[in-house]
Amino acid sequence: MTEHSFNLDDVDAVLFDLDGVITPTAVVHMRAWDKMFNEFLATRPGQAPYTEQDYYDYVDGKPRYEGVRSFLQARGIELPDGSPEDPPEADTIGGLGNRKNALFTKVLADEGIEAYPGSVRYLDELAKKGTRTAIVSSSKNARDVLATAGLLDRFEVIVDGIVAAERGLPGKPEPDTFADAARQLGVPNSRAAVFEDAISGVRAGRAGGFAHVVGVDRGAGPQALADAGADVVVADLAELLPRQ
Ligand SMILES: O=P(O)(O)OC[C@H]1O[C@@H](O)[C@H](O)[C@@H](O)[C@@H]1O
Repeated sequence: MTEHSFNLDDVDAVLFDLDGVITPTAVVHMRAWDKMFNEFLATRPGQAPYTEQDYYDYVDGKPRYEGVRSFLQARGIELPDGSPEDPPEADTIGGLGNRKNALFTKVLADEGIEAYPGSVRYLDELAKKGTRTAIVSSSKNARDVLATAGLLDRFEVIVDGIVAAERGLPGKPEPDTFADAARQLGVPNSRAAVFEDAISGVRAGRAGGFAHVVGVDRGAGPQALADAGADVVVADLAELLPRQ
């Protein structure tokens, strides 16, 4: 990877996305979306299959029902909103989101999840330096994922999909969830860095005027992350550790 200018001395806090940045759960989400959307599309004649690119373009990083809505809109499919309480069988935005969530939570419970080793080493480095940390995730499963990976106590603040819904904060690509985490930490946006693997999340970091937006390339592509506003792109957080 190229040399970059990100220096931890420039910031007092790091605001991390979770899925795909700290834990490899982006892949679990991707597979669950793939199965749900492809089974759904199979019932709709004339629709091409849902692809990995569809995930990156319409679903990645967004809150659950916004991901459903965004993809269906791209395919010109109209479904009633229904509600988050809809059963998974319902052909509504709520039902489809919950159908995917049942698949995600089953894999998490059956297989568990381990954090990226480079991310854990980076968290160790931040703890050593006294840099404050928060998780800012669109996912309502963020706390379960962190607990399963044994990392719940590593973050001072967690703004997840549940907190965002309770507070009425708009999801990524809007910057509000990141700004809320910085505010809770008492750190101005100009002294906080955002770490993101999703285009929607990088856009949120850029829109919020944060000190740095670090793009973590787990599949979105370095150019796409840079184009969305990442000022540094790495393939793994270990690249940002000081040279021994
Ligand atoms: O459905 P959940 O667990 O609340 O998660 C919503 C979204 O959370 C994001 O972190 C993931 O990148 C998306 O893939 C996921 O769809």
